[in-house]
Amino acid sequence: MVHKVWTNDTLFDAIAHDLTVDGFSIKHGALPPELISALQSQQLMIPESNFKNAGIGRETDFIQNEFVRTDEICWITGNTEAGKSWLDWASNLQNYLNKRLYLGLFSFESHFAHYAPGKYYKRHLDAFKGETNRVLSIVVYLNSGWSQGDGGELVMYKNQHDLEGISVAPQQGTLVAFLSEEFPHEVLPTKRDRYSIAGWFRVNSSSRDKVDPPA
Ligand SMILES: O=C(O)CCC(=O)C(=O)O
Ligand SMILES: [Fe+2]
Repeated sequence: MVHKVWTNDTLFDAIAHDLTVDGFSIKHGALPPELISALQSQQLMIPESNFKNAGIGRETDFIQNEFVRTDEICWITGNTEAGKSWLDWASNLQNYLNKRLYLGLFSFESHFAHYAPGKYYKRHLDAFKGETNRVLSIVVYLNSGWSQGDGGELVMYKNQHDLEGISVAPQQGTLVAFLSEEFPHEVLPTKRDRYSIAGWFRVNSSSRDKVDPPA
């Protein structure tokens, strides 16, 4: 696919614009190619045993629910060059959006995800109003040559009543960003191995007796 060549500035500007107008943004060829290759190699080097069955909710109310999601995840901590470059990239996006849109994004958490053939993630919201401090979700894809028929599309619904949605192929370099509380979405069953990174920007909702997010 031929698409626009982005610089961080033109990309971040376009994402900020889309978030203001629509609350979500889909951008092809968004990640710099060298960052994609670094992340792809990193992903392939992670031993299978480091991937954990993904759960729903945060540490304290973590439940594994095979009915809802069957992918496997590995948190990105920044202890590798690729991980660090990714976190730097996300931090630049965070700073840009805070300046432009006053979102007050305070921290970022993200993980690699692997969906083996047959795996999926049913329709869900990444955050429930008032219950979490996840504000903005981003997903980037690491799969080259994804074609129609491979399945594994992300379907983004415009609101809770939307049943049609917009399908996004998990093609390498594509980025999707959306307000975590507003957009239900799902991952359709994939027919081939599907690699991605999902991340969440959070606001600080610490009170005196609770530090949240944890340091
Ligand atoms: O991989 C995707 O396309 C979306 C993943 C997702 O919705 C999530 O991890 O919350
Ligand atoms: Fe999600």
